[in-house]
Amino acid sequence: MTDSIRIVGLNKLFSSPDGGTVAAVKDVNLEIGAGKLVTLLGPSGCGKTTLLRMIAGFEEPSSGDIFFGKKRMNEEPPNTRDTAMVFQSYAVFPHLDVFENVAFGLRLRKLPKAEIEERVNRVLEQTGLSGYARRSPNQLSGGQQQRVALARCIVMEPKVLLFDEPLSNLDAKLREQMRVEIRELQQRVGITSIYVTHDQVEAMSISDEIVVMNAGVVEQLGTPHEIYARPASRFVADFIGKANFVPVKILSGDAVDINGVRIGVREMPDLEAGTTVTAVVRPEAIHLAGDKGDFRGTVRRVMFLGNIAEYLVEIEGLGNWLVDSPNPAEAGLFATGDTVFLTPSPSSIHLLR
Ligand SMILES: Nc1ncnc2c1ncn2[C@@H]1O[C@H](COP(=O)(O)OP(=O)(O)OP(=O)(O)O)[C@@H](O)[C@H]1O
Repeated sequence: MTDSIRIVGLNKLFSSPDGGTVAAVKDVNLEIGAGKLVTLLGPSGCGKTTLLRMIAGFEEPSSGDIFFGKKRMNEEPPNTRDTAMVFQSYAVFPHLDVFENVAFGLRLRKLPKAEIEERVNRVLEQTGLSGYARRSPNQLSGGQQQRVALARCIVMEPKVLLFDEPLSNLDAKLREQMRVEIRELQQRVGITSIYVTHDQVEAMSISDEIVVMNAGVVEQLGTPHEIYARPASRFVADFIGKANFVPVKILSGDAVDINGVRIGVREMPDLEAGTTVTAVVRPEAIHLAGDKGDFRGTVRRVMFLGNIAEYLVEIEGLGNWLVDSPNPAEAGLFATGDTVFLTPSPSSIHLLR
């Protein structure tokens, strides 16, 4: 049976070479439901690996508690926590074939031969490796080797699966394919999983929930949609996707003033009229036209990316805005120097407190 995970007031201090201390993880509180896949996402050094290693038992917390289900795990050594970790290096045994790689942990546990055979074959089937059972790892592609590493974890039927940037050694196309596979497999086997990455698209595509971390602190926990549409901070808005940050004045009646133009907003936080706050306006939520719109600007840069055109538009009094226009092959492109008109969609303006 898989377990839920609860993390309460978790801290990790390391001593630094200059004699001081580094707070790698600061007062982290998290609840991860049984069977969910939650991603720890953040820039290099934000503490995600340290948090994962504390959950696995490789690192001891300075303070705080880790529970699997109702059981406190702090004093539990890694080998009895019933977790399995998929690393970025494939960690397969080169001298054993695929079947024996997957069977390895079960043989150590001295399970009956017939049970080993049955479990290994089932997992090879689940990971699409049935046809490769007798191949040696050096006859496999990087993606297939990573599948062997994953199969070796799943066959042990751990309570918790941990992924430490498992796809970072693969090329872009294969990474995309593997993240779909990992997600489908995780949902099929239903093991509570924690996945570490610094790749926001990867996090968005595989997670039930994302934990955005910055300098040891959890900035926001939410579904991919919540984090994108309602970022809790400027850091989150900037880290997940692209964003324009626009100073706005709150008006009465669910509207804001942007540079003298009244724009309706979908969600108005509890703020007094007259207050100035920062709004997040996503580039794809701005309509660009040649004749009319809310703001007049001048195209300063054009990038044709196939599915979208990405523009940098200078608006008088508001600075440069990023604007993504869909289907440019059909719609045609504006050129550098063109005068354009921008209309942000009211439903996509998110106000930061
Ligand atoms: N053993 C250690 N001793 C001292 N400082 C450490 C140790 N391990 C990590 N740190 C520091 O703790 C902070 C968090 O590191 P951590 O490896 O958890 O970050 P990360 O988000 O996983 O980064 P990356 O994506 O680069 O792996 C960093 O400032 C790092 O330098």
